[in-house]
Amino acid sequence: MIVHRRLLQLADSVKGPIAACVGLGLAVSAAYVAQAVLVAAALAALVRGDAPAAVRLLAWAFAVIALRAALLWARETVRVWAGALIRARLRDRLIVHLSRLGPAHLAGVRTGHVQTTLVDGVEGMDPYFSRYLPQVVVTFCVPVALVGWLFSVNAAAATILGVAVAAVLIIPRFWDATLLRRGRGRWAAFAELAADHLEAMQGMATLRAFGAVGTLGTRLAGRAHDLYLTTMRQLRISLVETGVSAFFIQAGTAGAILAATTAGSAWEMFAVLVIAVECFRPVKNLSEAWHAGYLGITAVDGVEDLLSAPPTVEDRGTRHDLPSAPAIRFEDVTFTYPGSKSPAVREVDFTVEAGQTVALVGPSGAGKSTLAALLQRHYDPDRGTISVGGVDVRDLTLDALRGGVAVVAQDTYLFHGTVAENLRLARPDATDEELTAAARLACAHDFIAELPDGYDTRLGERGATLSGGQRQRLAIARALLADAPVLVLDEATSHVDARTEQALSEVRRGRTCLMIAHRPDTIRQADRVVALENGTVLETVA
Ligand SMILES: Nc1ncnc2c1ncn2[C@@H]1O[C@H](COP(=O)(O)OP(=O)(O)OP(=O)(O)O)[C@@H](O)[C@H]1O
Repeated sequence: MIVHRRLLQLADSVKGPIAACVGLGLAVSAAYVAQAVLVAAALAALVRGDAPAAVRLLAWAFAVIALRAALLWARETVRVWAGALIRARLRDRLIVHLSRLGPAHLAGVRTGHVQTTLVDGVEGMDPYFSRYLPQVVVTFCVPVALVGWLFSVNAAAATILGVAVAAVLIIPRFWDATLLRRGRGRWAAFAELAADHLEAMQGMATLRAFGAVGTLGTRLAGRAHDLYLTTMRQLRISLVETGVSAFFIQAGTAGAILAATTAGSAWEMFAVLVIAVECFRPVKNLSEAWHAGYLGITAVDGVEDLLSAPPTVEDRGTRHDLPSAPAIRFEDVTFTYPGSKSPAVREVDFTVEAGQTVALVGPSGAGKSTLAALLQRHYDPDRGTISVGGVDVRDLTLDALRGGVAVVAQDTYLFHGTVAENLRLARPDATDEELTAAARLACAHDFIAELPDGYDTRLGERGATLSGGQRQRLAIARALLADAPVLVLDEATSHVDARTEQALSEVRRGRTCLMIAHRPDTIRQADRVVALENGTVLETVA
């Protein structure tokens, strides 16, 4: 029985559904006990020779059975409802936090780990909260109440049952720490296996190109074996725990029945018999709920890691006002990536005048992307300031800043969905006419119109069914729809054709643009060129 501190904190946001599950769990247990006591009383009446009383009592027992069926149905319905609510709330919380952490967090962790936490971890927590935790409460309340009541019927049987119940509830606690540790080991092995599988799928083309599919297969087999070993280690402890519980349940029941043989009346004996059975029913149910809720307990580390990771930047700004085509100023900016020894950019100082385009050029690793990331506040500089329209970016709310900066990245991310859905990411309320107008300006309308279902054509994951140039023109249309005053443009080195070139100059019009440029043609279109080397500005050319 593990009641984890962090899981209890998480339960705080779903108190209502959990309380409903506890209430119905107690009601179901009460119905079992009532039925057992009625049957015991009916049997005692039969022994006394009071048949009418026995019939009456059995009729009540049948009514309780019907009531219990209704309660069980209600409990299952509430469990499913509570489970869905718990999963939705937990995922919302994790996704909101993940979006606060931003790409900086994902750069330092394996995507597969995060995905496993979000999918399997949250799935596993549903039974922990909707089944296991309510059953823990029932398991503590019902046997204690029954033993307490049994003292008024037969003190010797009550004492024996009390000792057995205490043993079943307390002794397995000595293994909890080991069980939790092994559970964490199992979760780590599970998350590694899931992350490797995700990477294998994402990198299948590369693996095949280098003939490395077999090597990866061996690695995955090793991971699967690790998972098997950690599962068996955890299972061994669980089995010992189950064995100890079973021993005390049998011993307690047998002892109570032996004590009942000295009972003075038939009622006393039947009462001891049924209470001995009902005392341990919640314990057995807890053992079943444990297996359902175990994944949630083991996943808590992944959830904890995610929720306790501090956002790379604080959202403390209060300003929302971003003027149209604002000037962008980098003043003495120095920044070192977390964990790096030397700065990625050092004392960088330059201005992109209002409505102008500055091309950032320089060799690979010079710091171009880092400056673009700093402008969007994926990180904050260690020294110096970056301002947009005269406002320090730290004084703007993150929503205002990110809503004011549109990005056309070199590797545009398109989601599995229709062309229209992908475009509307930038502006969900855009009309069809606005969509078409943006696509026309971005020189994307013609190829979209030729797709089998036009704007309703489903794109493969990451836009796999489109060419690089087409993907980038869709990204440009998306930026046009976003209508942000600032544009960050990561010029593609490989897929620039004449049409994309035209679209790029269109999207820059009336906006202030920071462009990571590689090709001489694009560099010539910029108003100024800032040449970087080793993180510092080498020269600025007008
Ligand atoms: N997430 C990161 N963590 C640690 N160091 C990083 C990270 N991203 C980039 N760097 C380092 O910062 C330096 C600047 O990298 P940056 O990506 O800004 O260069 P770049 O000029 O955009 O290069 P490219 O043209 O190849 O994209 C490099 O030395 C790089 O290794």
